[in-house]
Amino acid sequence: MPRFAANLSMLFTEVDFLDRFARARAAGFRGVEYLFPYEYPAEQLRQQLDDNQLTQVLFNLPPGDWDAGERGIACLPDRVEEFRAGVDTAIAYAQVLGCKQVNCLAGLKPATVGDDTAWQTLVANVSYAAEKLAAEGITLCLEAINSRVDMPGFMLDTSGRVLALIEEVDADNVRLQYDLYHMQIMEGDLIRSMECLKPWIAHIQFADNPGRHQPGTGEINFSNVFAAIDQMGYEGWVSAEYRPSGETDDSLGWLSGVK
Ligand SMILES: O=C(O)C(=O)[C@H](O)CO
Ligand SMILES: [Mg+2]
Repeated sequence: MPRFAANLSMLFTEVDFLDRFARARAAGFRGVEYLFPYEYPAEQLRQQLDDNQLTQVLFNLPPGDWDAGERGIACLPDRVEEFRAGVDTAIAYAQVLGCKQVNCLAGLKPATVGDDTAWQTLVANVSYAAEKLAAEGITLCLEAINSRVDMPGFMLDTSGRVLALIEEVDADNVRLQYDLYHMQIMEGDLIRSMECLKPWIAHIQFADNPGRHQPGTGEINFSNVFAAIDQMGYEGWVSAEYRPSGETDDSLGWLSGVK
């Protein structure tokens, strides 16, 4: 059975954020992730992890102005200073939280910025972050996010784009975050793709498609996918990053099904 984690930005939203840790533990999870920790003092989050014997699996580097629609700043040439400051902030949180992986959101490419400029900015920023994070023993994840439904214009929208970036940056701690939901929309052929990409995959997330709800609400055969993840010898975390179609606790049938 894969090691499942709960994404607290999407699961257990029936309760306040800080109360979601206990709900995740009660449901049987041993690991949690969420979009961003920055609204809370790191020590307060650490307390929640300790109180509930949970591992912090992942969070994202500061993404720019999320509420204004920004989805990362790593490809933006006029935001390099802010990106670098964000790496320091993320490291400070990761140290307190004992978190060994952070995800870098590549960002939406503005029409005013050329493809090559955006790509070179991304390469330089990821290289910079990788070096700083390596000194802390932290892996930098890069997620391919679908540009068809959820994030039109996102810089890294296929596993091939992420692999090209990993190859160009050429650092041992830069790896692929494989989100089954996004990959089903962009590429399909999930099991064979994961088997091929396994050497580069550091983190897996999932939701069914269409709808981004829990397993069983869409077209992905999760029994077979989870079995394949086990069979390929993947040892990282597999995070439930879906919007429950009703109450979170009622959406967790897939978890007892694989226990
Ligand atoms: O949206 C996703 O799939 C993610 O995993 C990011 O953390 C947020 O964009
Ligand atoms: Mg994801």
